[in-house]
Amino acid sequence: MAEAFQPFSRVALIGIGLIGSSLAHNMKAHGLAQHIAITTRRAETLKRAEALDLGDSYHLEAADAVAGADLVILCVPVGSVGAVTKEIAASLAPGAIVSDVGSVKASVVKAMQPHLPENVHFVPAHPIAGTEQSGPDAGFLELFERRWCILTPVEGSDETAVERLKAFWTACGSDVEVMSAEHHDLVLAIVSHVPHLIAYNIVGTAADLEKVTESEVVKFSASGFRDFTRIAASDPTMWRDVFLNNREAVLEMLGRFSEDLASLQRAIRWGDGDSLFELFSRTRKIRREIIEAGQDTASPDFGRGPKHEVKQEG
Ligand SMILES: NC(=O)c1ccc[n+]([C@@H]2O[C@H](COP(=O)([O-])OP(=O)(O)OC[C@H]3O[C@@H](n4cnc5c(N)ncnc54)[C@H](O)[C@@H]3O)[C@@H](O)[C@H]2O)c1
Ligand SMILES: O=C(O)C(=O)C[C@]1(C(=O)O)C=C[C@@H](O)C=C1
Repeated sequence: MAEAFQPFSRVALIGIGLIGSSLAHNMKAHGLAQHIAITTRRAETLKRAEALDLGDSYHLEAADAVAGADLVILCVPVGSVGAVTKEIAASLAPGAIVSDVGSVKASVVKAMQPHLPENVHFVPAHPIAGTEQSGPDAGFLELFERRWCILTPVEGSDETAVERLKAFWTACGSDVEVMSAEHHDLVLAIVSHVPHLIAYNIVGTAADLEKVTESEVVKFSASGFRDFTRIAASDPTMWRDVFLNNREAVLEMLGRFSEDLASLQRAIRWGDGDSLFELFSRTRKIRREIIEAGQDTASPDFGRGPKHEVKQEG
């Protein structure tokens, strides 16, 4: 697929953490850009990106990185995209594709769109791939392989620009799907945002217990709890911004979650084993379906499941 890809002449990556550096590895390995211009706020991070040889030029001013770029990708926390877009708007080249990788989409569109000139093509994106690590050392080539990337074009988005960005993510190994920003935020609230909140909460609860000490929690942590601690080690800035920017959908899903938790509590109190057994059987089936679909990265079968069809929604 990468052979047929028409490389961008200059790609500007704004923010060079886990996602930005993974994109840089992909662009280099698959020849997706003739020139990679990297910019980030802190000189120290920029120096590290240079030491890792992630790009071709390094800029402390985002405006310098985007000048002449035909693709600009914001890889910063979602709470910063508005300010960054304002900073680069006047330097964007006419016809450039402007995209992002933020975990929330409706608020990103709302924050970025008003600052963008009419002669650029705005195509928001979100790779559903990540780890609990951050920074330029965290990125790796295989991160996006066989993982979904969701594009949420805005009304009137240029179809050629959407197709070009689709081809870019496909060349990075992703399966691409298109949907509305609002639908994206609802789906991600239940499959990603609420699970992170549950992990942060359970690890916080365990850390606050008086009768079980913190060292006991560390010493006796069973694998179930350990899995939660991996998720709860995710970047605090990124996740603060996710919850503040997907408030409505997260609160809607949390409402449902709390109701279901209350009914589990009742089942335990009244010794209703049938209800517990029925739920645990249904959830086990979902886990098996994920594995069968080849979507479990921890499984030895990851990547060997049936390939998804690229489906497009209106
Ligand atoms: N980590 C994940 O699992 C994951 C997965 C998919 C999408 N995302 C999204 O990708 C984006 C980046 O996440 P990440 O995991 O790469 O984070 P990260 O913390 O590893 O990297 C963020 C980078 O942005 C820079 N930065 C922060 N504010 C900035 C600003 N105002 N101007 C310029 N640079 C700035 C930081 O210095 C750093 O280089 C976020 O929007 C996040 O929601 C993350
Ligand atoms: O695997 C992880 O560590 C992740 O949290 C990755 C994960 C997810 O929830 O799946 C986290 C946030 C992103 O926006 C996309 C992917």
